[in-house]
Amino acid sequence: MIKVVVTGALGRMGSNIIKTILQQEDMKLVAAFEAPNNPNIGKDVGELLGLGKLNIKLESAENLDKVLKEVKPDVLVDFTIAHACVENVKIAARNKVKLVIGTTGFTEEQRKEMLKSIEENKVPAVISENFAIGVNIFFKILEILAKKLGDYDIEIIEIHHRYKKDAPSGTALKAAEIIKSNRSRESYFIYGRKGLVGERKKEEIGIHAVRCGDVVGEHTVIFAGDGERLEITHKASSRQAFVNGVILAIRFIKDKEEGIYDTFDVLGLR
Ligand SMILES: NC(=O)C1=CN([C@@H]2O[C@H](COP(=O)(O)OP(=O)(O)OC[C@H]3O[C@@H](n4cnc5c(N)ncnc54)[C@H](O)[C@@H]3O)[C@@H](O)[C@H]2O)C=CC1
Ligand SMILES: O=C(O)C1=N[C@H](C(=O)O)C[C@H](O)C1
Repeated sequence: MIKVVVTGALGRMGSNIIKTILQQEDMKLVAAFEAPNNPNIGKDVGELLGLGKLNIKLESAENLDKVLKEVKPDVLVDFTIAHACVENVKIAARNKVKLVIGTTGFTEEQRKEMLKSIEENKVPAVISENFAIGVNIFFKILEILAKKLGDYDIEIIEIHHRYKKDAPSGTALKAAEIIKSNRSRESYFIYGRKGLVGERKKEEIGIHAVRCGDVVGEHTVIFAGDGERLEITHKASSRQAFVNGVILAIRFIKDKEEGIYDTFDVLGLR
């Protein structure tokens, strides 16, 4: 039985991850954490999620270290917010808990700090901007398109729900990095355009973030040449697409001793 804890338990992702963990025969939820100021701390997690009593009370992230020592989980899954994720990861890594990290929006400093604690404590971690299987295939296709159409004008457009806090999305940034490293010409990123920006440069990769309604997540990359345009789009219509990848990542990481992995490793796409 894989003992799992979830940080960000009442969030859009965390709540769905918990529901799905509870349906797995080989997994057991042993604790769930929320931000210290959450008014539901101390209440039963099952009742909070409309699942009936689970006898697991929602813990404050302030008690993460203490509770991890008590429940000794195999894996911690974090879908919170960048600054909170870094702190949660540092505590989990010190406690030798394996990690599945889906949070996005890290600054360079935050990412470095998080990776340092994972490496110093020699714990294994899956870190991915997008756990959906389709998005990872989309990334693989981008590797090919960037090689074949590297001379075309490339623009990335992402659309997400009105509650998303970080922009551009982690997925859009990852797509941009994949294109940049597979394109034969030098590239740099332009975030939106405004004012008298002049003619488009061949080196530009445009990145545009749209926030509206309840869109779960949509990413389009445009490759435009003279007389033609190729567009590739991934649309997530349910968060279950991400959650399914998270479940695979939990099973993948439980057998690893150390190292940093992503969803290409989990899905065998490397
Ligand atoms: N990698 C992937 O496949 C995906 C990544 N995400 C990312 O996951 C993150 C969360 O997304 P959502 O669930 O939509 O956000 P959300 O805002 O619904 O959930 C985040 C939860 O974390 C809680 N939280 C804040 N600080 C905390 C702390 N110190 N300890 C424990 N919990 C804490 C919040 O109270 C909130 O309930 C975002 O960064 C988002 O971009 C979202 C969907 C898929
Ligand atoms: O916040 C979200 O909702 C999502 N965030 C991830 C990202 O930033 O790429 C993945 C997905 O698109 C949903």
